[in-house]
Amino acid sequence: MASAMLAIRDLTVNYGRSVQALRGVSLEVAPGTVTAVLGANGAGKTTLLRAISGTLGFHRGTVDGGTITYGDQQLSGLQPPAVVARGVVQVPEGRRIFGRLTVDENLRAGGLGAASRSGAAATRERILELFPVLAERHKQRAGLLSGGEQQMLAIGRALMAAPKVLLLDEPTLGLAPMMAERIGETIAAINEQGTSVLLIEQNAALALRLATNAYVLEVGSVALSGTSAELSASDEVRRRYLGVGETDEGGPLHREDRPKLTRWAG
Ligand SMILES: Nc1ncnc2c1ncn2[C@@H]1O[C@H](COP(=O)(O)OP(=O)(O)OP(=O)(O)O)[C@@H](O)[C@H]1O
Repeated sequence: MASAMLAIRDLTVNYGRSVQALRGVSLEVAPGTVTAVLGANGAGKTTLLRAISGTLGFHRGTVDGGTITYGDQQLSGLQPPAVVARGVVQVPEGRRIFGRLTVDENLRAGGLGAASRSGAAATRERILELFPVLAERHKQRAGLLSGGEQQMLAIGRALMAAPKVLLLDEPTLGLAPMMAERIGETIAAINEQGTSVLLIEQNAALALRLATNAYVLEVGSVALSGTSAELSASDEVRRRYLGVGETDEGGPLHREDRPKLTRWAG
């Protein structure tokens, strides 16, 4: 199946009666692109990924409105293995690898839910090429890897399911800048090989460099969206997410020339 569009429309998610984590969120991941989601702590970024991957129920959350579709397939309401089988795979938050298992065993576990297991050996080879350090340490217990290497393994394990869309939740969190950069390069390589990526990232500069389009979530709603170039040029994004002060020469374009961003009310 050729890559399709992942589309979220008017998504509303609650945790019990008291927490409305997402309110009418709409966004799209166009085929073959990296799409980034930025936002402060608590904005709802992780909740969005949980809703897509079908794991919301593990956290006592519920989808109470809207749709999640991949191509012509409805994802909302599916159990996590069914979402994986349709080609949409999440790298879990906090790089949850199996610490007592070896690198190889972790990778094999990632292939269990794949839609097709026929290409598993070739997929494993491709992953080990992407992450040479995993090839070097394939017999080692995963718990002995560094934080960055564990993140690579978590991504590698997700790739074993041969995703069409990869969902990444803060892959560079807590990593040294050089390691974060390496992870960024790997995400670009994965994308170049044909996998679409929905990237949640606190490192907005890195995310906007990798992504074609980006969305900013604020308290459960999409506040801004546009191409990465448009968002990178926005005073608000520069001030709040890129840590750049607003000056006359600060932006790449004069104010009147700056591209228009789509801004949602409420
Ligand atoms: N299991 C849960 N039960 C109740 N409330 C939750 C649960 N998980 C998240 N929330 C709440 O839902 C809102 C959105 O949280 P979410 O973790 O999706 O945000 P986030 O943008 O990913 O933030 P962070 O970067 O801090 O992880 C927050 O108000 C959070 O406190």
